[in-house]
Amino acid sequence: MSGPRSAKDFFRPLAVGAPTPLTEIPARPSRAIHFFDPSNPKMAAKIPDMVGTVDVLLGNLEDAIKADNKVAAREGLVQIARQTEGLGGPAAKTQLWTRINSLDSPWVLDDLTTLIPAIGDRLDVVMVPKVQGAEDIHYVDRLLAQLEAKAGLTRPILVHAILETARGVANVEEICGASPRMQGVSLGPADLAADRRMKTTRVGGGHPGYLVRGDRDVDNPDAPRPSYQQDLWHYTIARMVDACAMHGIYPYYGPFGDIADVVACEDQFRNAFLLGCVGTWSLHPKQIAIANRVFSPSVEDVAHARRVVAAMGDGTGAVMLDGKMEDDASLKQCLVMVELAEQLAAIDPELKKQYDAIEVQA
Ligand SMILES: CC(C)(COP(=O)(O)OP(=O)(O)OC[C@H]1O[C@@H](n2cnc3c(N)ncnc32)[C@H](O)[C@@H]1OP(=O)(O)O)[C@@H](O)C(=O)NCCC(=O)NCCSC(=O)C[C@H](O)C(=O)O
Ligand SMILES: [Mg+2]
Repeated sequence: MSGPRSAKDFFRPLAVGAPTPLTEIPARPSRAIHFFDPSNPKMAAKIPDMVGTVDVLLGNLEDAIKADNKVAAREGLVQIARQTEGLGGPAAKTQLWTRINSLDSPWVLDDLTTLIPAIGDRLDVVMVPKVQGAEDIHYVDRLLAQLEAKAGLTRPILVHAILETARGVANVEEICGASPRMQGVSLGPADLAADRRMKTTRVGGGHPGYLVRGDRDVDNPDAPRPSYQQDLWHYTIARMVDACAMHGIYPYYGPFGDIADVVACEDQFRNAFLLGCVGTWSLHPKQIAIANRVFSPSVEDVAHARRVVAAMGDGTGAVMLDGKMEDDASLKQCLVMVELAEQLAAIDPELKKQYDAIEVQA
């Protein structure tokens, strides 16, 4: 395929017999996309008990899987998907995703031609690493359609792109709009830093050297000066959020590699949540609880949002609440919060209890 499809063809299947593409991406909770290595017996053994405790389990086939284990990881994922109750498919509480190898690797073709016939009915989303432009999504889109048709699948598998090259970031808008399969985009800060030749050596998170310093005191040049660490990822995440919102798909933060630093991990996740991301990656079981907490609106925020909704009546005009002006625009923000709370309450009984206990004050 060359260039974008015309509007009338956009929602047509790309192979005879492939499922019809979705016109809207379902809003399924995906606060934590938990990565595991399906070739690692210890990790694989933990998967059945994780179902229901995490929104997405992702069988990783790409980076972090040793070259010698690529086939075992692929085969392990097939076994796990077939044997694990409640994992993957439209009605499952825990979605099943995979991250395939990069499109220029010797493994990716076998990844897709093995997984789609074997577990295509359980696989919700295929995450594609190192996406450079719409042409990468077009390739995966057509191949998935052919494989879905051959396997007799009735539901299209969705596609998620990782932004981890400068070219990918430059093309993020066209990537998000390249196919009706596009479910969302994540930041890949480690590969992106390398591709941009940033002078960092970390997997996500901040850097103490990236800072702004308070002004010097001309009368007291030796006085200590405060400094404020800045967010290395703000620009990229903000671009990604806008591109996703424009195309009706979902933005995610990515990995936070300092597993022991749960405080900075929570801060990084919260920045992404506040900017508009719906979730993040979890690399270690202890990051799941952090992601679930951060990407669920707090009881206080939901209480305030419901109060504004109630006070705004038909949704027009302006009212004062606690000395602050609320109007049509703040109402829309509050509705985002209320809708998210409802989606999460539907799958998380503990949150439902907390949200149901809120009494709307006048
Ligand atoms: C980071 C790890 C290598 C740490 O593993 P380990 O040293 O084994 O940690 P623990 O001893 O604390 O583990 C305790 C038990 O929990 C199990 N475990 C650990 N991690 C997981 C997991 N992700 N899922 C399920 N179970 C897990 C251990 O096996 C221990 O079990 P037991 O001994 O029976 O008690 C490891 O967590 C890990 O490999 N995580 C995943 C790493 C990964 O997927 N990396 C790739 C994504 S990030 C990336 O690719 C960068 C990105 O693309 C970019 O460019 O930015
Ligand atoms: Mg990467």
